[in-house]
Amino acid sequence: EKVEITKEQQALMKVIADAYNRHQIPQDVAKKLLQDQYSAEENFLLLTEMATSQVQVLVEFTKNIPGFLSLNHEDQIALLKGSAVEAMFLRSAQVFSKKMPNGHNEVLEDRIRRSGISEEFMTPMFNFYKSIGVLHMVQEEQALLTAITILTPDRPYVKDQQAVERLQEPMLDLLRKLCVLQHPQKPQYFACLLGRLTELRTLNYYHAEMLTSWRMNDHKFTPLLCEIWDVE
Ligand SMILES: CC(C)c1onc(-c2c(Cl)cccc2Cl)c1COc1ccc(-c2ccc3[nH]c(C(=O)O)cc3c2)cc1
Repeated sequence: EKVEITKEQQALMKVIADAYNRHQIPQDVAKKLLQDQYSAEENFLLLTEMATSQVQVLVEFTKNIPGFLSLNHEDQIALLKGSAVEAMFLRSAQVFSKKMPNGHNEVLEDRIRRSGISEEFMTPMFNFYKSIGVLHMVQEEQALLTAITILTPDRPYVKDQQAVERLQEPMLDLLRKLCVLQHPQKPQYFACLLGRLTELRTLNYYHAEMLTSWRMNDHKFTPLLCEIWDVE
């Protein structure tokens, strides 16, 4: 049947896409990826700075999601803590697959590979990056998918799951329509995107292990990361 995006869905899309484009990590922080120190220690510190900057950006983006600030305050925190790693995988995946200035293509991959992460976590992580890259998502899809990830009702400690579902559902409906309109030749595209969200959840477990092994090697995180990841 003919898929139509309603006026209010267009308004929702604009709010989410503008917030996503407005809140990016500062270019001077992003450019640090291109500087040439490559020791494991320096890479870890740089990735820590990127993650801290990314969390700040994520909080600002989340505050722009219609209805988020009217949720119960503890639930707002539970949603941010529960989705931070997944949202950062989604965001860093956009950079991962983006063609960087020549000679810098695998810069993020190289730094992640040389930052004290053990081999067993590299495979699932880079498989995810590749599986996102091949989708060639447009900005609006990336923005909606990030908002949908943040508005996942069954995160730990969320009390009013229905209230979160009521915010997530319109986003899912809008993304479904967008996929049909943007990728008419790929009827399974929407299902594919939702499949990535499932793959993202498994990465949470690998990430928790990564944090533990970093801490065992006495790596330090910033106060913001300690708060969002409940470490130290
Ligand atoms: C604390 C650090 C070591 C860390 O722990 N886990 C992860 C970690 C890891 Cl590796 C993988 C996935 C998720 C996490 Cl959360 C990280 C590093 O996290 C990030 C690394 C890079 C970026 C990032 C995001 C957006 C960007 N834009 C640009 C740009 O050039 O515009 C560069 C860039 C980098 C975000 C998080």
